[in-house]
Order: sequence, then C-alpha cells, then structure tokens
Amino acid sequence: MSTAQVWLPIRPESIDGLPAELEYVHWDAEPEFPADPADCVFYVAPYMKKAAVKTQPLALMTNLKVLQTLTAGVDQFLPALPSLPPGVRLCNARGVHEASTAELALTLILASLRGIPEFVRRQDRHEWQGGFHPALADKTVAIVGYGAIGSAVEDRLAGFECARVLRFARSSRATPRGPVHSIDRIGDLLPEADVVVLVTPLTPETKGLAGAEFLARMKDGALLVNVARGPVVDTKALLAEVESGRLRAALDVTDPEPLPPGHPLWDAPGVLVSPHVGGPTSAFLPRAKRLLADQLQRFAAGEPLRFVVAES
Ligand SMILES: NC(=O)C1=CN([C@@H]2O[C@H](COP(=O)(O)OP(=O)(O)OC[C@H]3O[C@@H](n4cnc5c(N)ncnc54)[C@H](OP(=O)(O)O)[C@@H]3O)[C@@H](O)[C@H]2O)C=CC1
Ligand SMILES: O=C(O)C(=O)CO
Repeated sequence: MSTAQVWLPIRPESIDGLPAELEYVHWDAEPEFPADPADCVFYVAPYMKKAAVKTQPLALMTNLKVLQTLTAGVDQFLPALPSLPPGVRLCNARGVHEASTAELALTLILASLRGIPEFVRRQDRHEWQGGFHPALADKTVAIVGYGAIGSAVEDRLAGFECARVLRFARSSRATPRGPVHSIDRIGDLLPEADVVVLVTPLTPETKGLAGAEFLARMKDGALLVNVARGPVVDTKALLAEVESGRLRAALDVTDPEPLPPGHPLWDAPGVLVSPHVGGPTSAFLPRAKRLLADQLQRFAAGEPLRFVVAES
C-alpha cells in the first residue's frame, strides 16, 4: 500500500473543508478503476447508480476502513459486508435525505387525495371537469417507521389540520407529540388510519410488512404511501386491493424496481407511481458535501465517525 486514499463520486475540489492530509481520488463508477483499490481507506459509494453497486471494487479494497453511503437506506450495501476486511465501518447519509423524502411523502399524499394525476390527464385532453375529492384535513395519518424521515413527515403534516397522527416503530416510546406505538400494535390501530405512510428501512422484519393481512386491516378507501423500499409492500397483495377499488396507493419505490414496462402497477386504478425520487433533489448535493467534509475531518483527526450503522 502506497498512499491512504479517499475515493469520492463527487469532485473533491467542489467540496469545502476537506482535510488536506488525505489524498482524494474522484471515482465516478466507470468500470475502470482510477487507482489501486488497495490504497483506498475511505470509500464513498456512488449515489443512485445501481450498476455501480455491482461493479464497485469493494472486494479489492483490502485496506478499507470506512464505507460511506450517500443514501439513508443501507440494504443494498449489507450483503457486501462479509467480504470486507474486519472492522470496516458502514456509515449512512443521515441528515441528507430527510427533508426531500418527507416533502415527497406529503406531495404524494396531497396529489393522490386531491386527484392531481387525473387533472393532469384531463388537462392533456383540454377537459374541464371538477368534482369532490378527499382533503387531508380531518384525516388520521399513520407513520410506519417513526425515525428521521418519519418524524420529518409529521413536521410537515403540522399545518394540515389532521385529526390524528399514529406513529409506529420497533419499540414503543413517548415523545412530546404523543406516543410512538410498537409495530406489534399495528393490527389494532390500522383500521383507524385514512393514510398510511411506510418509511422503515428494508430488513428481514420489514420485508412484506404491508402484506395481505396488513392491507386487509386498512380502512376502505384508505391510501397507502410507500417511500421506504419496494419489498416492504407485497406487490401482489396490493394489486388485489387496488384492483378491487378498496385501497389507493402512492409508491415512490416498487418491487420490482425499476418497474418494468407492462407491469400491472403502472395502470392499476388509484395508483400513483413516482420513480424513486424521494432523495435526489436540489437539496442532495450541498448536504452530501457537508456530510462528507465533516466525516473526513473526523476521520483525519482520529475522532469517532457519525452515523455508523454496521461494521464488517
Ligand atoms: N424514497 C426515497 O428516495 C428514500 C427512501 N428512504 C428509505 O427510508 C428508510 C428510513 O430512513 P430513516 O428515517 O432515515 O431511517 P431511521 O433509521 O431514522 O428510521 C427508521 C425507523 O423505522 C423503524 N423500524 C425499523 N424496523 C421496523 C419494523 N420492523 N417495524 C416498524 N418500524 C421499524 C425504526 O424503529 P426504531 O425507532 O424503534 O428503531 C425507526 O423508527 C431508509 O432506510 C430508506 O430505505 C430513505 C431516503 C430516501
Ligand atoms: O437514501 C436512500 O435510502 C434512497 O433511497 C435514495 O434517495
């Protein structure tokens, strides 16, 4: 090993405050490696490049100390951990995506309830046709996964005069806003919710969480919003509910993803699909750069890193 390098998918000269004592290699996920992967001690994974996750040279990074993601979710990185040297810290991008993803959750709720997709289709046909639509005011919203993004969703619901917000996480706790319920109580409380927002990580416990039984407990006419990961919802069970007209859905993430042409979710009644755009917004790059500068200053100074979510 010759030098201790940091491999970045963002040009290092565009990031303020990088410590001078480290060497930076700009890595934009082209198949050819820009330097020797054995020299890399701090690897920042490319953002939203699925092919790059497959071609990333992690297995060759024999001196790696830190794998920093630019995503909040780390489900796509966990399978790589066993092949890394022992003690590599996996850090996620907490603080980067909360605002954008919570904002999208609200956008999807409002667009679905107020019939915006149908208005866009009618505008294309120059067709003036109104009608009554559900409002968010006076509705009960359940947030399933009351973490950084889940609580940011509640922040953004504050002005909408909802009747109630029901909060769920792995374990129950009290907050100044009210109780967070254990997920074990979801079956009892789901029938009270008009809107259910899924914002958990994808884990073995949450895979298929919104399956046939969960969906059957939802109120007639309720809206399911998924900004978590596609496999948190059982697509087949959801299709049965939306095709019968009993439930509606707004999905930023799908299973499979990307949703292939011809998939029944595209044309399912009452389903609004956005192509996994919760995180990638104008807020991403400045926040990601701040996170990287902070993490690398800590790394260079030998201080504890932030947002360590796993270790190899
Ligand atoms: N659509 C998009 O573009 C984006 C999607 N995401 C997705 O959102 C997810 C959540 O992000 P973030 O809020 O930052 O994560 P956090 O870790 O801050 O919060 C996750 C929450 O989910 C809860 N949770 C975990 N397992 C379960 C379970 N089995 N049942 C119920 N609740 C559970 C946790 O409970 P507890 O508090 O008890 O630990 C916690 O409250 C990410 O992992 C990612 O998959 C993130 C960014 C953008
Ligand atoms: O941060 C995440 O987990 C995403 O899904 C990408 O925006």
